[in-house]
Order: sequence, then C-alpha cells, then structure tokens
Amino acid sequence: MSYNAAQIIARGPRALAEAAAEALDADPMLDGATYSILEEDEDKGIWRIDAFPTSQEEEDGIRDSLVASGGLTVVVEPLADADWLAMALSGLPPVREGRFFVYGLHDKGRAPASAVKLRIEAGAAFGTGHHGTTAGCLKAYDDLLKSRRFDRVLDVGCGTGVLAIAAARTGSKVAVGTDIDGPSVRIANENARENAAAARFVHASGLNHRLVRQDGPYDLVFANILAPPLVALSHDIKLALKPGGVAILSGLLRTQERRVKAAYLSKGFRVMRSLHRDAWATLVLQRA
Ligand SMILES: C[S@@+](CC[C@H](N)C(=O)[O-])C[C@H]1O[C@@H](n2cnc3c(N)ncnc32)[C@H](O)[C@@H]1O
Repeated sequence: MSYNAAQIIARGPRALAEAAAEALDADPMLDGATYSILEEDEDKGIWRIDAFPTSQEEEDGIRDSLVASGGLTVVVEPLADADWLAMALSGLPPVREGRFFVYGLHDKGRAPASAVKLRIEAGAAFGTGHHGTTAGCLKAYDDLLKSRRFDRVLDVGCGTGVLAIAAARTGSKVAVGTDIDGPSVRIANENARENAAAARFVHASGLNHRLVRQDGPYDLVFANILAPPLVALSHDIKLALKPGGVAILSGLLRTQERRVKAAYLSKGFRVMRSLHRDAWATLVLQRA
C-alpha cells in the first residue's frame, strides 16, 4: 500500500525538544529517519522539530517517540506530494552561522550589517542553511577562515550552491560546484547571480568532469553528500586537493563517522575537527 506522506511537527521549550531529538537518534527502529530541530520563536523560547517519515511504520514510530518524550505539542499534517519540500521550508527563520546570514526574501532587511548575507530561497534544491549538515559546513568553514584563506574551492553536491557561494563571497578566486541533479545546478547558478557571487556550477557526478578538473587542484573541497558516496569519493577528493588542502565533509550521521574517518585516514588525511548538529556529523580533514 502506498504511503500518504506526512510531516510531524513537535513544539516546546529547548530542553524538551533536544531531549526528544536525542531519543529519536537513540531509537534503533528510527535509524535513518529525517528530521530537523531549530528555534522557531526566539522571544518565546519555542523550539521545533520537523520530521519527514517515509513509511507509515516510521511515522508511527516518530510520533510515538515524540509524544513519549513528554511536554511537546505534537501534530501530524498530510503533505502534498509535489510540494513537500517547499512546504517544509517556507517561512523558516534565517540562519546565522559565524559570519554567514542565510535568509529568504521574507527576511530581507533583518540581516546584521556586519554579516555575509546569502539569499537562498527554499525550493526544489537542498541547502537553505537550516539542516544540521549545511549549518555544520558553514560553521567549520567560518572557523577556518579566521586563520586561513582558500583561493580555490570545490563544492561536491552543491544543492542550492550555498557553500560555493559562501566561498566566492569570502574571497575565493575560484568557486566551483557540481551536482548530479540538473535542477539543483540551474538553481545554484541562479543563486550565484542573485548573490553577486563568482561561483559556477556544473552538472556532474562526483568530481569527474573536465570543468571540475581544469580548476584544480583545490585548497578546499566541501562535500555534503551521504556517507557511502563520501567513502567512494575519498580517493578522488584526495587527488582534487593540494597537499595541505582541507576537506569539509558532511551528510553523514554520527553513527557513520568512524567509517568515513577510516576511509580518509587510510588515504593519508588527518582529522582536524568533527562537529555535531542533531544526528549529523561534519568532519574537517587535512590532506597530507
Ligand atoms: C545534502 S545536499 C547538500 C547541498 C548543499 N551542498 C548544502 O550543503 O546544503 C546533497 C546534494 O548532493 C547531490 N549529490 C549526491 N550524490 C552526488 C554525487 N555523487 N555527485 C554530485 N552530487 C551529488 C544531491 O543531488 C544533493 O543536491
């Protein structure tokens, strides 16, 4: 029987929302369930979990877990097939990660004057800054920029292009992105224009494209994709980097961190840092 897609929303104070998110992470029956946690109303101190189950069993499991955590208001809403991503993301608050302020049109004018402002609309491509993986990459990059510059940057799995656009807007001379998804590449190129960023995006799988190779080797490679392709691409990412270059990897769950680290350590990388957001990990690795 086909599943009628639903979104589960749980609201409440920060401590309860974080405890509920931890309970979701810890439940082996919900391994791989997708959810986000963010502050919905700063003044009232309301936090919000949005979960997007992919089966009735997962929906029941997530709802029961959120209800069992206690103290949160939990609602389940049906999702229209075609529009679920836009519905999930529309009206989301802007994201502040280090110097970066990622916002949609509805928040134009709210950006602090000192921030690097990146306008990215919620839509058909992934990467508005709200997800723990994108936020982790922006945070890791912001911290690295305090002591180092990256002239040549590659963003593998660019989605909206937010990471390459962030690089172009903070002084990188070359900022290139790739995605296997054609519409994401089109959206990323539009976002680059919208943000007056000299970033360009190529429709390609991984790093295997003439237009990617021609600008290498790179000082920094972002790859916010899933754990299996991160492992599969470890050799290509090493070859794309200069010696001493840095890889910021995300899209892996905390539970997959050891496996991804092992693949890169065996290629001579060293781990500089790992960051955690929700169930997600971001790794900062340096090529020997
Ligand atoms: C989690 S999104 C990341 C988007 C954006 N970079 C961010 O950080 O928000 C992952 C993106 O990687 C793309 N992708 C997945 N596997 C890929 C591969 N092997 N080569 C290129 N792109 C890939 C997907 O189409 C998707 O747009």
